[in-house]
Amino acid sequence: MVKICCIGAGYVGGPTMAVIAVKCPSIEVAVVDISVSRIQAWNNDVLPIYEPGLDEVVKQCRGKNLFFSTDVERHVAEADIVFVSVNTPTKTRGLGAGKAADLTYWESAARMIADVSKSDKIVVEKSTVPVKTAEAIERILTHNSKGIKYQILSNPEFLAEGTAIQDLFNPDRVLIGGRETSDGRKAVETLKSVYAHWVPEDKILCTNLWSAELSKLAANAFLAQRISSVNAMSALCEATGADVAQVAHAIGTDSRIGPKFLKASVGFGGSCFQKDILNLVYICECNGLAEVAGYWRQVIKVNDYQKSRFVNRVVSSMFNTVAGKKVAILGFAFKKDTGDTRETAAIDVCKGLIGDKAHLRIYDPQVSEDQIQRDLALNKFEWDHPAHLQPAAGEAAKQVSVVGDAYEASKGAHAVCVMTEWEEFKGLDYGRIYEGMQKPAFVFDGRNVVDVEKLREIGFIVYSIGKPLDPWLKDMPAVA
Ligand SMILES: NC(=O)C1=CN([C@@H]2O[C@H](COP(=O)(O)OP(=O)(O)OC[C@H]3O[C@@H](n4cnc5c(N)ncnc54)[C@H](O)[C@@H]3O)[C@@H](O)[C@H]2O)C=CC1
Ligand SMILES: O=C(O)[C@H]1O[C@H](OP(=O)(O)OP(=O)(O)OC[C@H]2O[C@@H](n3ccc(=O)[nH]c3=O)[C@H](O)[C@@H]2O)[C@H](O)[C@@H](O)[C@@H]1O
Repeated sequence: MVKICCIGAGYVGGPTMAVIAVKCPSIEVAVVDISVSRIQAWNNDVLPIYEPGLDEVVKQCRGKNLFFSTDVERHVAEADIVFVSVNTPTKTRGLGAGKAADLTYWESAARMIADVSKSDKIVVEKSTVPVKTAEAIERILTHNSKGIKYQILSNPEFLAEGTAIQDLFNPDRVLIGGRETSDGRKAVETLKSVYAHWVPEDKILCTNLWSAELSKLAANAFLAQRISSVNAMSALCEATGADVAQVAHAIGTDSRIGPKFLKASVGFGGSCFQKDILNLVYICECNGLAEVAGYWRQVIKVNDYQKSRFVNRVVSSMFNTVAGKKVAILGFAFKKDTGDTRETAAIDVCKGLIGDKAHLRIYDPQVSEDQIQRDLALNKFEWDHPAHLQPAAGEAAKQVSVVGDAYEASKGAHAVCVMTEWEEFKGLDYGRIYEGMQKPAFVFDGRNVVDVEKLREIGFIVYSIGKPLDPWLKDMPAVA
């Protein structure tokens, strides 16, 4: 029986390995992690991450050919194929701080593989890494090899959170990069045969190592660039009276542009877009490509601009101050259908409003109070380390309370800000919400989920990203 071990039981390692296990009953899959609490949760009824469809997949194969364990060394030693899906955060200190990828966790995983291995192995980069990482990993492994042969493959993951299971069941493509030697090609074929259990052959793309590594960074950069492009347009729409949804639809019907990923928002979040683009910027700079670096950096600058533009819009609309005012925050996750808050736009917006002394009442159907308080206390990039190695969160923000539903959040509030596009926010009884709020009552929709006309009829002053401005807001232009 082929044995697979995956180091890192996170958002990628857990779902990816569960799907391999369910699709390949003849393969034994062990997912290992240094975080005891995470492994305990994977072995329990309430999994450590919320992902639609994941529970069923895990239940089908856990204890049969899918195992979650903290016995990292034993499972690595026994495996034929070792996936590495550990954190690759942005460096916070030293050379390349604020841009370069921190490969501490990757390197320690590689050294451990070299220490415990007693048989030849295929080592698969599942984490998103800088181009040429495979070369560094190869050096660590071969310099400590004790005669054992390793083949390094790059097999980046393209799943999106909230749709991870459907993305894994039916991927647009699976990408495998390997050395162009006979051993390298053999290793690629071995990994290909795993995916071939359910992925059509023409969707399994094989490239050289560096193309695979770079394609992952490029894909995320292109996706994020589309959002910054439409968000840049949203600012121009507000200034001119155009409607960003209409503009996005009009350009998206051009088959060369396509309709997906053109939703204007308060800004993209998630653990990867910013980190991967910063990583790309750093690689460009290291290769003397300042113009290329500047081009991609602009994607992040526009994203930051979009978040601060939103905060400024809220404050300027409410007589240029939110000090002492109550603001309901609906949604904290970085997108719907996930409890993940890493780099969510809600963090920057909440910090901006707290900076102006607002009192926030936050509701998200999947994010706990503890998580929200931690997020608001941590410094930039600190969140992207294994949970038990993160700095203890500072004092909980006194101006923040976390509540159990949208009505409680908005009771007595001066304004409501929609930060995540949860379906339930579309169907709320806004008449009831209006009744319970201070007047004038404001709604600032960072996700274009509310029915602007209906809310204006109820009496709200409504701001919706990229939509023609409410007359009230026209008189109070926000300066970013
Ligand atoms: N979250 C996502 O949707 C996607 C993430 N990626 C990439 O996949 C990688 C992992 O991301 P996530 O799963 O989101 O991170 P995560 O933080 O959810 O999981 C990483 C896990 O690795 C564990 N870990 C770290 N060092 C370890 C070691 N030496 N031994 C054993 N376990 C160790 C941590 O405890 C943690 O549980 C990153 O490089 C990310 O850029 C790629 C595609 C999608
Ligand atoms: O490398 C990764 O981590 C993953 O990053 C993204 O997936 P994810 O971050 O989970 O979610 P997305 O659906 O891409 O959304 C990212 C952010 O962009 C925002 N977004 C997305 C689409 C859009 O049109 N507008 C928009 O503002 C979302 O609300 C969210 O905050 C990519 O879509 C995945 O292919 C990739 O594997």
